[in-house]
Amino acid sequence: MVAGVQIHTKVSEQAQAEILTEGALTFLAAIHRTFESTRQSLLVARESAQQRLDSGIPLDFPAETSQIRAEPSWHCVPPGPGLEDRRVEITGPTDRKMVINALNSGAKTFMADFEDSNAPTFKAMIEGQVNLRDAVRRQIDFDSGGKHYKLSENPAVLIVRPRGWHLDEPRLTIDNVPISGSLFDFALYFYHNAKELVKRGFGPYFYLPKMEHYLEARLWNDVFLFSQSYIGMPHNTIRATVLIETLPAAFQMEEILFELRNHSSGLNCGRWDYIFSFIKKRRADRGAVLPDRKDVTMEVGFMDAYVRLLIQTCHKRKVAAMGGMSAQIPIKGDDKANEIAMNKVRADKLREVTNGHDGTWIAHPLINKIAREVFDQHMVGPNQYHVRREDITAAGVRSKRGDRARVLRGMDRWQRVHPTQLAHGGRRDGGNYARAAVAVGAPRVALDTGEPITAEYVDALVEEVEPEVRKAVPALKEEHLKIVKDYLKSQVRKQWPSEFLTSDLMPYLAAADGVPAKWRKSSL
Ligand SMILES: CC(=O)SCCNC(=O)CCNC(=O)[C@H](O)C(C)(C)COP(=O)(O)OP(=O)(O)OC[C@H]1O[C@@H](n2cnc3c(N)ncnc32)[C@H](O)[C@@H]1OP(=O)(O)O
Ligand SMILES: O=CC(=O)O
Repeated sequence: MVAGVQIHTKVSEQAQAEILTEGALTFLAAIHRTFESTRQSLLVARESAQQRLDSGIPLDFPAETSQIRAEPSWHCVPPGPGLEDRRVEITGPTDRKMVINALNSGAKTFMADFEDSNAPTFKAMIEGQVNLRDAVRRQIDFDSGGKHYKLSENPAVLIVRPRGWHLDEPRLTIDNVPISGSLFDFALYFYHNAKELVKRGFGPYFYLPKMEHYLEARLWNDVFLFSQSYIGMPHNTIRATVLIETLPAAFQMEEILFELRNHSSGLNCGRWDYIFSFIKKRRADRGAVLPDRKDVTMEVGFMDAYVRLLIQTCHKRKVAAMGGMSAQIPIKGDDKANEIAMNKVRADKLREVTNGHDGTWIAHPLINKIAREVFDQHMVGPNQYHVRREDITAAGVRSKRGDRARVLRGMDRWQRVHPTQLAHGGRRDGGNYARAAVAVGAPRVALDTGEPITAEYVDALVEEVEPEVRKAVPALKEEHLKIVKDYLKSQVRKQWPSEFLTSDLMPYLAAADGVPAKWRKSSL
């Protein structure tokens, strides 16, 4: 074991021999020791920024960087090999079957997700690294249910999403400090694959989630420079697309691109987390309560403005403005419902391409055809850098029906991702369930009926939807139902709801992985 590095959970022989090798651990230790204190200070700065917002000082474009925004001459680097045309990108977790299915989906790229679509047990994180290493080398296959899975001739280009800066990886400490989840995911993938990827004509490509400040982008850029030097790779080989999915980041798109300009391959409209961030960041502003979720469409003013600004910013700096994820996936056994859902996807993709996006996201292989048709029809070349956009408006109500849907979704999602529920196929999207839980508790305002939103109102909703959750999750255990009910009820009673459910959940995963109590930082 490398000095100062401790692993607090059982690790398989394969993980030790192939992923947590001495060389990889030495790299993890070096990167952690170089960057951890900066990460911590940036996380503290997030809290100070929230306090300023709570005190009524609104967000604005930063004064200190006005010259960066005004200066027309700087541009980002050209796309990395394989990233020139990104019209359809599939996303999904890193388990073996899904990695193969995603790479074979016909999409141009695959965003392999260590973040929101993944419940981060240590086993999942390490097996994900094994799967990606094998995928990079085109040596990945899998047998299940009598079916043999192997790579097709022309697989999608691999992009990896590490966890966000806010998440720790408590199962591995360095000098008695948990390593950052971002650094753990990034560094293991980079260390094992960067050179191989370049040899094969691609590069180490990343999606960077949930940043709240351009200094956080600078930290990533510094990590890239350090890592490339460490393995003797030319600078500016890495490419990173940043998800603009927090409200503060929407005011710093230019600065984020500027910080990463020698590694940037664009920005993405991470719409779901963006809505979630809007709710959290403006938690103290009673004038900023969102209506029912169904009314927060991409057409409402603040979402439309966010999309247009992102497209405008990216095209000014000559990088891809990526669209996002429609909520719908194919519905089995109900043709009519499926047709309605797929029409919604088609309309969403059409909105994106005609707005000027250079590509879009899909969550399921069967959606590739729809997205592809729409983009092929409206985007003739590999991108639309020539397109510019502008303008704004907003409206909607908050109703009990909408809140009921939020509670139901929150409870159902939690059940599916709880570690002990993983056995029955749980795998969903952290942003969504976190938002569902928090959205209920955040703004204590009135409903469309004039009825106040109180803790008791939420308690009653939770009880009301319980039978539906039981029906949706047949293997439900009483203890887990109690956890989720208590969680939702406690959220609405706090002054402010939790920042991220994924952070709240980690102590459960860590406990299940046998991590000693002192490393399980947050608790419910
Ligand atoms: C807000 C955000 O961060 S969005 C990004 C994060 N979220 C995601 O990436 C979600 C990705 N999507 C998924 O995980 C899945 O589509 C789910 C969980 C929603 C549904 O998965 P399933 O219940 O397996 O769907 P379904 O039964 O229709 O799948 C059919 C086949 O497609 C495969 N499949 C479905 N989605 C994907 C995907 N995203 N990538 C690769 N394969 C997929 C399944 O593995 C299955 O394969 P098989 O026939 O060989 O067994
Ligand atoms: O991460 C993507 C989103 O839409 O949120």
